[in-house]
Amino acid sequence: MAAAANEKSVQQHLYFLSCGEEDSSDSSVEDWEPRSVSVRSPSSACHTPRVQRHRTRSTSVSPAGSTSPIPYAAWRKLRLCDSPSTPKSLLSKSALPYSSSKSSRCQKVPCRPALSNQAPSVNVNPFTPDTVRRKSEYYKRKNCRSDDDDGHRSKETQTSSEDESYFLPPKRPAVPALMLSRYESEFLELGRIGVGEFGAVYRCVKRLDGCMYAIKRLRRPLAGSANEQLALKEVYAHAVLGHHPHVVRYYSAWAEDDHMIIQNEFCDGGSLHDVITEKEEQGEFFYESELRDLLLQVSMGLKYIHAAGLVHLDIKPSNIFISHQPSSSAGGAGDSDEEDGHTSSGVVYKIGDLGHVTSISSPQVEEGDSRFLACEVLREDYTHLPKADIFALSLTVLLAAGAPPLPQNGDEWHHLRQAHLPSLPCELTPALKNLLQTMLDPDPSVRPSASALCRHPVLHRERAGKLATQLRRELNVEKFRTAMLERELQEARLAAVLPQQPALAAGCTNSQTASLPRPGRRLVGRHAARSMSFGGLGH
Ligand SMILES: Nc1ncnc2c1ncn2[C@@H]1O[C@H](COP(=O)(O)OP(=O)(O)OP(=O)(O)O)[C@@H](O)[C@H]1O
Ligand SMILES: [Mg+2]
Repeated sequence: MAAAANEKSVQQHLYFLSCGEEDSSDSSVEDWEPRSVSVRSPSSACHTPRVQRHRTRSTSVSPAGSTSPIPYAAWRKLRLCDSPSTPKSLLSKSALPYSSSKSSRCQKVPCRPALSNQAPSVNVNPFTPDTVRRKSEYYKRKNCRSDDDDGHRSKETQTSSEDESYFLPPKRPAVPALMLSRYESEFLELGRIGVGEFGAVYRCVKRLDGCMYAIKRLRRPLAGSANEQLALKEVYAHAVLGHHPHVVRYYSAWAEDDHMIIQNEFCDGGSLHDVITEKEEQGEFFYESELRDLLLQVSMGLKYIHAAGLVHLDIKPSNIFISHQPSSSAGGAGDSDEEDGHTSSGVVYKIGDLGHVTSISSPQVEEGDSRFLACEVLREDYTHLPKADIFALSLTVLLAAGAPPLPQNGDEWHHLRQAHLPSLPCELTPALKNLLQTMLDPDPSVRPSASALCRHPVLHRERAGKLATQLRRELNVEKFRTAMLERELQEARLAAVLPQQPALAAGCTNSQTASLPRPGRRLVGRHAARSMSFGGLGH
């Protein structure tokens, strides 16, 4: 056992070594080159043209692709983004010395053998629900198999070893991790889960902790300063925001082969856009209770983002991710705080893709998808920026309710911005309809804030119902207590009168004496607890 522990610590030590700053970039050029990921062109992606985004991006793309020189400062900043630190700490870290020369990197990395032969093994995290379940199944089968014949036994052995290598390539001895890219040495890629305008997202297991992550690799190289800023924006926003159950969690970011890589929480339910599309294909839509749940959960995420002085500016179904409970991914749905009482459905909605986030007080607005864009943002009026997120959230919920695809421009586009709701396949209750309409109001100051939405009675209907039942029950208890106290009071009054009656005093029996109040004894509320709270609202 000690030997096993020893082996584990050696293995972990090796993995920590592989996370070092130096090795993360040394072989980066070669590491990404063999990957022939076919990424859709921006025009083929399902996005509307984003005026500013398009402009900034197209001007900054390097014609030379990944071979173009990276500004020293940009490279230095990016390769140090390895933990959820504040930008300030990143800058202080950047004082560390290292080599940034590409030619020297190339010299350090001679011809490497094929990566597939080099990939180190993956640890299995014993605490993920998946592992726990597989283990218990394994032990169940192990118990059964003692009665079985040999043939069966060999089959079982095979299955259990299959279980153990569920994720995984064969275990191998330590590899020259310093020659691998950070991505290759730290993660095992299981597949591509999505392609967006800015890059591709891969589902990966981290070799060290055995947990699943979504790793986003930005498509375009960080060759120009505009691109650098855009790539950093998402990382800065994540790092400042910290953790919230309704915001996709960020773990780390770094640059490799001149591309930004961001390691995020993996959301096993995909995006809201995926779910809406799936439902549509089956002629289904979200029920009203599900819409209210969606609206409430995203409002909680927005409340958190806005309270941090930031705005998202790209709220839409493809940027809202879904986790189902229990989650086997790192920091899954269970890492909730006091607001996470709204997951009775087992679905947790999380706001992701923070590429457009900007500060409320000094905004640098890069417009998101024009289908979700509030009118005032188009007019460059940034005085109510958080309300632009509220506007986009209303349209997001309406799409989940079965609204037809949103217009990108034209009369229909303006019609929606006059708070005219699109036609829906199922009528919503007037209360929810009104709320969604107010969220689309042309005057942003009329739209409710995220914080007001979190408290809104329409979104707390079930909660309000439960509260009423609870209050009724408490009221009954209090009525009963009052009746008891009144009876005791009556008894006490009677007892106080009794000693003054001589006839009774002369002939009183022991039992009657015992019933008289003793000095220092409470007459009223004797049977009631002294420290009783009557405030039932907190339940
Ligand atoms: N954390 C995650 N968990 C699960 N799937 C994810 C995650 N992040 C991204 N994806 C998948 O990858 C797709 C693209 O991701 P993302 O939104 O980050 O990229 P993008 O380039 O900004 O795309 P877009 O322009 O559509 O917003 C998503 O639609 C989703 O299917
Ligand atoms: Mg996105």
